[in-house]
Amino acid sequence: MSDKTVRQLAEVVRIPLERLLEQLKEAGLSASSPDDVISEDEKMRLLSHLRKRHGKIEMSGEESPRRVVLERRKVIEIKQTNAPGSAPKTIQVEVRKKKTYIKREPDEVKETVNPIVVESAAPNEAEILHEQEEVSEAIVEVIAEAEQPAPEISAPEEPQQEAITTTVDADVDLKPELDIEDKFLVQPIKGDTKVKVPVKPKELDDVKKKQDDKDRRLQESISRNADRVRQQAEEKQAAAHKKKQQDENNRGGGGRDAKKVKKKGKQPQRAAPVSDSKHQFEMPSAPIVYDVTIPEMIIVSDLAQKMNIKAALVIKHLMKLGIMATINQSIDQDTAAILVEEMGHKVIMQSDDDLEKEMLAEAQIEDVRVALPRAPIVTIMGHVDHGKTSLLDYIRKTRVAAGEAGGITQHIGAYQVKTDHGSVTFLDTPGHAAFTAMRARGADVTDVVIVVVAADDGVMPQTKEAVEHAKAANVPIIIAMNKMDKADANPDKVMQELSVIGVLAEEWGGDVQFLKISAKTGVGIDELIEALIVQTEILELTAPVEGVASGIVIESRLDKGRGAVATVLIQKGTLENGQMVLCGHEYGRVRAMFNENGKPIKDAGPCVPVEILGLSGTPNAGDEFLVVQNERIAKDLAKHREDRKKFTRHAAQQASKLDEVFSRMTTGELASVNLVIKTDVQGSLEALRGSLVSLSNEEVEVKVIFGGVGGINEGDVNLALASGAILIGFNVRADATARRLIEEKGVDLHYYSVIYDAIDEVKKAISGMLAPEIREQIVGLAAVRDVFKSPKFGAIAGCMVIDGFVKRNLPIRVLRENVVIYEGQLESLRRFKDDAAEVKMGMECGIGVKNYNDVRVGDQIEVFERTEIKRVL
Ligand SMILES: Nc1nc2c(ncn2[C@@H]2O[C@H](COP(=O)(O)OP(=O)(O)OP(=O)(O)O)[C@@H](O)[C@H]2O)c(=O)[nH]1
Repeated sequence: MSDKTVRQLAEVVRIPLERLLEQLKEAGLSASSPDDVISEDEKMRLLSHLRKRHGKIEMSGEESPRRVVLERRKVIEIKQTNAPGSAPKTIQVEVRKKKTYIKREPDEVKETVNPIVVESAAPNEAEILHEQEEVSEAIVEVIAEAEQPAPEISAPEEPQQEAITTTVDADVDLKPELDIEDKFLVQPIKGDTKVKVPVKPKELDDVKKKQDDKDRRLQESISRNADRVRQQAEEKQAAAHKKKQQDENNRGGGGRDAKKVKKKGKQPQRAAPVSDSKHQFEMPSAPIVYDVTIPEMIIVSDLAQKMNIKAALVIKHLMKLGIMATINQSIDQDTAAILVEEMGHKVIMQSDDDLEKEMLAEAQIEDVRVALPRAPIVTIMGHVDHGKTSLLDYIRKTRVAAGEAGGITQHIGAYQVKTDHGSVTFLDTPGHAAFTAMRARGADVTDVVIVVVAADDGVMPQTKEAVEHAKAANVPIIIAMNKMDKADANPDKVMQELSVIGVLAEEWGGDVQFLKISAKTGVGIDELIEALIVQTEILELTAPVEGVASGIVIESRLDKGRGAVATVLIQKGTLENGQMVLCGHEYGRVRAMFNENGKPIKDAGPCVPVEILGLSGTPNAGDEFLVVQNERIAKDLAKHREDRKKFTRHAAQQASKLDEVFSRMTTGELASVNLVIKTDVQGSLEALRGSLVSLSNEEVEVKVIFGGVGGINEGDVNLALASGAILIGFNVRADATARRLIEEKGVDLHYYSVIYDAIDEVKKAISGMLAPEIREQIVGLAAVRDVFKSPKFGAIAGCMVIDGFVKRNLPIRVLRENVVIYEGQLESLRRFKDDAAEVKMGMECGIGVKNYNDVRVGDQIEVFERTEIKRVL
């Protein structure tokens, strides 16, 4: 304890300065002015003088008290604000403190370094009086007043450590903390209270060592993980920021959602009013310019997301550009680019092929593999009942390798047979429909087409179609003249009829191999296969055997027990079990592989058809299949293809429009106009074909890819799709399946009923002089279910409207088997007994056709409208 001046002592003992000076004088002490210093010794002398004066005897050392106890009481008021929504509460805390000073003998002092015994510290929990129950968090700090001993007590020498800190804290842990400088251990004693406890030097060393150790470990761990932690923190912050913006966007969407967010946000705000200002939204000081990558087509909402703005804003800007689009609608690349530039961002154009190539570059290295000769892939086509299935079955039966003969024979869409000269792969999907459907999907997988013609029947309509399809695909043909075992077989007649449609046998100076076979007896089938091998040699078919596999999906189905099962035909490389494959927009790891005999196999090379299990879904026939490095690439590509599929409809529509013939010709993009023509009778087909082909000039060639008689079917549409052709229906209509496909793929279809109109229109299209077009739009279709006779209107067709609507005063056509048999006007339209102005789809009605009484059950009545459309070239 330090010496004090007279003035300080007077203040401490709270007596007037003059009186103290007088008392000092009386005691014979030297201090005579307020600033003189009084030593401890002098203080003691003053004390004994005063005691004597008050009649007390001076106590000897033994008599003086060894222990002095000081008690102190302090009431503190604290404000409690943590109860959500309630007013702050005032809590009074009374802290009672008791300090005991003990005078020790010098030898006692030597025994312990810190001789002071803390008898009762303030936190003696009973002494803290909680006057209100709801105290959950309060901090009471009582600072011991070491400087406040009563003046008449001799202060002990060393014990500076009597300072006691009492803390009431809600979240203290009970681990001791070391206060090394003061040689204390801050020990939590119970609940929220901590006491400083003096420690011995040895203990101090131990604790210090432990603490050092702990600090060192912590430091090491921090430096080790600093980067990772920083990165995680940044990611977390970015995610939080993104979420916040999304929330804001949602809130911007208004309505119930916005309210919900608001309501939800209220509670946490109250519970945690303190927030770090760093995490709050800060207004950017300058506009943010984003690099916006625009694919060939982009959905409005995706575009908005790329610019980090609301979709409504994009829609608004599009409106300014004169484009009405909804949030889910896609817009083309050019429009998107204008919009993005207008909004101040940077445009990066990206073509879908670029993206796919970029992605595939990761998946596949450049193909520098050595190509080896491979088996031909063959499709068999021909007219109904001419023996396609019988031929395939015969080859399969006799040619399946001996070891596999006992296997479970199953239809997987393709199979391979081994011959003395090599293998041949047959696509087991007879008929040109499947062939064209595959081609329409871009899969020109067939190397050779075998056209089967029954020698007793000769060339039939579907024989011609098969030839035309093979020619359109630019695939060599082999003619198999079947049923040669029959007595009335006439191969010469077949050869002659085929020569008329441009298929000339080798022996007649042409380049097509004709083989005489019997699928029943097997005669000539070996020769047919040999002819195939010869053809393969001419074609010099090769494929790399090593490396990652790629190929085509032949067919797929969903099997109850095995999930998605797809037959794929490998075109390059070798497929192995367990590899990750991508088929169209499906992907998966090959769980198992089977050959056409249902035998599990581990790998398969080029031209081998295999059934694979493990795909995420069923891909389409004709989809490309390939092995990719990992699931991430497969997934990304699958998603990209799925997205692209949504947009290809638009692109397909651009491919073959009569309106666009001229503009595409002038840009040098188009050198030929391809047409697929279907007519009601053979005569009009020949007339149309001849006239249209003669429209060719030095700039453009008009090609009739296919011409046939009868309604337009799915095969015709697929053919038009595969060859980018325009469909012309002359007095014929498309059936329901074909109509769906036309709509889905956006094929350009034109109906005519006057040959001159068709010729005129194609002529104008290629000369760029298309006049305003009177476009016919079919608005409704009704199926005739019954026919009644009415004395007033003649025959009345009892109909069901199966598409669109039937309206009085509109022109109509009567169709039989999708061929127009009458064109005229509606005479009467009734619902039950009443006249009706309009009858909608799904309703029955009675239709009377003006001047036509030959309407029959099964006919269809087509209702159409004529509108004038200005041509834009
Ligand atoms: N005599 C004889 N009959 C045959 C021959 N090839 C096929 N047939 C018969 O002709 C009929 C039709 O044969 P398919 O193999 O079903 O003909 P397809 O071309 O596959 O017929 P679709 O599948 O309906 O197009 C069957 O009754 C066969 O038995 C043959 O070489 N000789």
